[in-house]
Amino acid sequence: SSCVRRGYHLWIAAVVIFGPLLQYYVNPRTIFANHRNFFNIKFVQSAWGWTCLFVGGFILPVAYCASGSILLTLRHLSRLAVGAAIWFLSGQLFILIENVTGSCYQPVPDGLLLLGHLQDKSSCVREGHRWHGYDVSGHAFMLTYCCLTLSEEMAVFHRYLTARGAEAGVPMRLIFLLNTTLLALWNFMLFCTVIYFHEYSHKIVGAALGTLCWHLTYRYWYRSHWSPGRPGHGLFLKFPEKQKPN
Ligand SMILES: CCCCCCCCCCCCCCCC(=O)SCCNC(=O)CCNC(=O)[C@H](O)C(C)(C)COP(=O)(O)OP(=O)(O)OC[C@H]1O[C@@H](n2cnc3c(N)ncnc32)[C@H](O)[C@@H]1OP(=O)(O)O
Repeated sequence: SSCVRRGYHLWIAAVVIFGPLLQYYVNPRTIFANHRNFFNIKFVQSAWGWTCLFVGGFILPVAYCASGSILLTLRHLSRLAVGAAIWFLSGQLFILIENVTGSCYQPVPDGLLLLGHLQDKSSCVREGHRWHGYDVSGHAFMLTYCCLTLSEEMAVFHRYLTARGAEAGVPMRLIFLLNTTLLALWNFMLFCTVIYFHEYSHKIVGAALGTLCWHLTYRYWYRSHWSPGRPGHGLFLKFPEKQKPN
């Protein structure tokens, strides 16, 4: 599971870079090409909420059962609060980028009328006009960050089983299965995003920023002492990642 975790960002990059080529081979009239489809409305548009729920439901029992410490468990859960801040701040950044790079237009018979007095997307759209700016794909960003977060957090399960020295109970296996299912759904919805939506560069930039946020947290900040710590950190002291019990 650690080699999957280590290379998973390369898989995500390949999906986003080469996935759009699939648009020439798939049915363009599928329900998944419709932005009102059930999975987009009920899941992706609350993607971080669902990821928090499932990953939190995984971290809580693993961290508390392995350490018995409420504080250490909360410290591991605080990675979800960091992700919530990343979700919120990224949304604000993408709105800023779209406003700074855009202009407000009104279609007229012989072209487009530029409405210079409307300086941001919300006031432009509110008055019934069209805003054209650089619209970074929030879906590509969010789905990339959620996939990478799930892969990092779930990789701990292997060490949890080793430390336990026995099969996981039914509830734990169910929680792991739910997280695996959510990861599969996020992968599928990311494929739909890269095949059916957005301009190419908008998806690339969104996924690249999602990967950067994952790298800066899981591969950099979480390795430092003053941080929520990496998944599994301080939980399986009897079985450090290198050592395998005979
Ligand atoms: C030390 C002690 C500490 C203790 C510490 C304890 C901690 C204890 C735990 C804490 C835990 C924290 C708990 C926080 C809990 C929350 O954070 S709750 C927050 C929940 N909120 C969310 O999850 C929202 C996530 N979703 C979003 O932000 C947005 O929907 C998204 C995903 C970014 C997408 O936004 P968007 O503007 O639609 O994105 P965009 O990609 O530009 O889409 C453009 C169009 O393409 C369409 N499209 C793109 N891809 C697709 C697709 N695949 N299918 C269909 N349509 C698509 C879109 O639907 C959209 O069309 P319209 O709907 O606009 O017509």
